Amino acid sequence: MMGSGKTTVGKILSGVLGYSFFDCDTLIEQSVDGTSVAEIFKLYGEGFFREKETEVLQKLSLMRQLVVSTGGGAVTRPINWRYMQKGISVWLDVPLEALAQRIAAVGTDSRPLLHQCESGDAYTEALNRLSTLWEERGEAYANANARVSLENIAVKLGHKDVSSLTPVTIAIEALEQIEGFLKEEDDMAIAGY
Ligand SMILES: Nc1ncnc2c1ncn2[C@@H]1O[C@H](COP(=O)(O)OP(=O)(O)O)[C@@H](O)[C@H]1O
Ligand SMILES: O=C(O)C1=C[C@@H](OP(=O)(O)O)[C@@H](O)[C@H](O)C1
Ligand SMILES: [Mg+2]
Repeated sequence: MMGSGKTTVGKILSGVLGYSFFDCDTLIEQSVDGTSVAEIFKLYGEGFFREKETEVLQKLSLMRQLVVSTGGGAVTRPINWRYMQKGISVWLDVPLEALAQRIAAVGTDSRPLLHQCESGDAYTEALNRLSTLWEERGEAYANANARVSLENIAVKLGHKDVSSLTPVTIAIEALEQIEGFLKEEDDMAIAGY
């Protein structure tokens, strides 16, 4: 979901793995002459943005040894999964309240789907919009190969809540979940599935 830390954690993972790093939103912006995501939505609409997103994922799916941070909406188009399945997909599962806190702190300028139009409290507005998006697409995130649940990490490490978990801690958990997924794949192959 938006604000879950895909861009932040993805960069850390690429450094640890010695892989290249690509952020889909940045590549989309470059493909539209440096136009920002917010401007793309305003000028050409969400449908155009989604087309560009799929084109970018298709190109990335042909590459090797890279970490890709997608946008939170990449899960909504089945064709995108065809491309994402060329690699290992990781879902950063962050409670909506924590997402809303982060979004309220950084503002919604670069996230047009959360753009604040009312003059109300930024946290409440972000939480309402995120909740609507979650209802529409929450299930789609479960298609990912590995899930990194911040709530589970907090319990495991004895943290009171998820807000004290650093991006590095989350990246380490992502690597553990990826390892678990690869092991399961190996076990299935050995068992003849
Ligand atoms: N573990 C974390 N704890 C606190 N803030 C975080 C954490 N990970 C990311 N952030 C902050 O949350 C915001 C959204 O992170 P970002 O990586 O851009 O998310 P995404 O790419 O999933 O939308 C950024 O301001 C980032 O600095
Ligand atoms: O969830 C979404 O639909 C979107 C997420 C954004 O990326 P982040 O998830 O990196 O914020 C960006 O692609 C666009 O604003 C739409
Ligand atoms: Mg991002």
